[in-house]
Amino acid sequence: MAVAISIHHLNHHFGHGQLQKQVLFDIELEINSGEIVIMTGPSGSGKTTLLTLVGGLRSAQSGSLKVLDQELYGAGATELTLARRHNGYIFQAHNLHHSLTALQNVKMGLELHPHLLLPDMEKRAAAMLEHVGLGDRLHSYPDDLSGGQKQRVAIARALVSHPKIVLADEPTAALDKKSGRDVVNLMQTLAKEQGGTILLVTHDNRILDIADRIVYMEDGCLGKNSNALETVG
Ligand SMILES: Nc1ncnc2c1ncn2[C@@H]1O[C@H](COP(=O)(O)OP(=O)(O)OP(=O)(O)O)[C@@H](O)[C@H]1O
Repeated sequence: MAVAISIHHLNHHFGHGQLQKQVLFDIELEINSGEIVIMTGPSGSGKTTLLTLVGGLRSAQSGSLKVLDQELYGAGATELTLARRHNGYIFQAHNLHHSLTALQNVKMGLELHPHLLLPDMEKRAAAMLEHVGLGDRLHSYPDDLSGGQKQRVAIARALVSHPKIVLADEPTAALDKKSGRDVVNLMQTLAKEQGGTILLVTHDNRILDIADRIVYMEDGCLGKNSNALETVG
């Protein structure tokens, strides 16, 4: 099976000189194409830092970090920007643009794909919103949507470009049990339909069953069994 994400000997530090602090230690992780991996662990253990490195949102400082066969260690700003085009990002609901409608927010997920003409973007964005059950809320603003609906808009925006890699950070944090379950089911279905790979950070034990594998981060180290298949559910 093809490997989508391959991480070896990855360390990460914040700050400089005496204030330098190491937050990731010798991370080893391989994720196959189409796999759904959940990363759990205590607050401050380094999960978001690792997710943002994989997403090309910060630069790798050492070791090797390959995403879709592209080495991101040593990659320049342009290469990182290009690498980000393969990714869909789902964070907590608040990162929708409040002055834009649901449709306009989802359309933004296609703006890095300039080969599409505007009417095609509109059509794809509307179809995606229909797919997540919001066909009747295309022109609603985020403030007029519930937490679960906002998160479904965020999922539609992340997945509208059919990204090969989906990175999600606490996607259910602001949601009640049913809405949380709905959004992860949706992510799982869409990612499987599109053949995408998901790396999802969560503290939410209620959604662990969607994972093909769970890895555990503690004090900047990934659990030794992180490469062993640990099937749940
Ligand atoms: N930009 C930054 N500058 C300095 N230190 C940072 C920065 N971002 C994170 N850290 C530190 O790195 C460590 C890991 O943080 P990170 O956000 O990756 O943890 P986390 O496991 O995602 O936590 P949480 O579950 O609370 O989101 C923490 O000690 C945090 O304070």
